[in-house]
Amino acid sequence: MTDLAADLAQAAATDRLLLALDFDGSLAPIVPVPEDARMLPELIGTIADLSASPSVTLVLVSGRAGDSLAHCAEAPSGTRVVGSHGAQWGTIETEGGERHFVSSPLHLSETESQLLADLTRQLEDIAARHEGVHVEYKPAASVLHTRRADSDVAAAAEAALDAGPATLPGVNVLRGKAVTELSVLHTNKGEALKRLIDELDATYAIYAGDDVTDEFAFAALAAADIPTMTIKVGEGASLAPHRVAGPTELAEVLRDLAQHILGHVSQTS
Ligand SMILES: O=P(O)(O)OC[C@H]1O[C@H](O[C@H]2O[C@H](CO)[C@@H](O)[C@H](O)[C@H]2O)[C@H](O)[C@@H](O)[C@@H]1O
Repeated sequence: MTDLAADLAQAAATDRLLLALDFDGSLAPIVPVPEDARMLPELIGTIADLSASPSVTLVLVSGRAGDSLAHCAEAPSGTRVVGSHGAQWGTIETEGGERHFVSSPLHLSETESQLLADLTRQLEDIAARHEGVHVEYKPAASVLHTRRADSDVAAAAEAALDAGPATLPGVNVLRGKAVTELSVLHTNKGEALKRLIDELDATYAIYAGDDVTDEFAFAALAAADIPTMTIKVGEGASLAPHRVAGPTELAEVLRDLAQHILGHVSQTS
């Protein structure tokens, strides 16, 4: 374990800080219906303060599709978003009080489109046969959700997925909390973090996340050639040296970071 306070102080003093944050389970508590997820209220002001800091680039790096993230995440207009596990790149923009995801459209080849149609049909068939299981649709993936199913039904649905659509050639299988995503693109959060560090010429990078797919990001930052800080949110094995119990505790860490940055600015100005 490294010292969290020392790492926060170092991050706050850097010139170009990449602050990359996962959404579900990290900024927003896990809920049964994905579209009901919302950022913790106490985070809204902190996220706005951090995103207004000249030395900080805030990026939400999520498994969610960009439009779903824009709907659920009360982030300031202009916030950068990497959605669909690195397949979508854009920003959240607010217009007429509504948040939208703005990006160039995702292009799929004919083969990828056909594969997406095939795997989606098979997932819909599995959902129809398993009570409480549903499908979420993304531009390059479809997702089987089992959170609302009894555990034996969930296990049977997952087994059907493993024996069926997960075996289709070209499918990228991403497992998370009561969710399995089948994507036709081979992206992950680790590749996204590497690209962000390069694009921003970041001098320090922070990433916080709660799920198995966040381990790609933790691994990428562990191998980066700049100082980094990674925070696992909640329980489970992780590569991240820091850990907090849940979104409430992550909100406290981010509030401390914002205070460090404000303090550093007032000392240097
Ligand atoms: O990378 P994230 O921002 O953490 O997104 C991961 C997945 O989040 C959503 O599913 C998870 O949260 C739901 C709402 O709390 C919950 O019902 C579900 O069981 C969780 O797996 C989202 O629906 C997925 O598309 C994301 O990949």
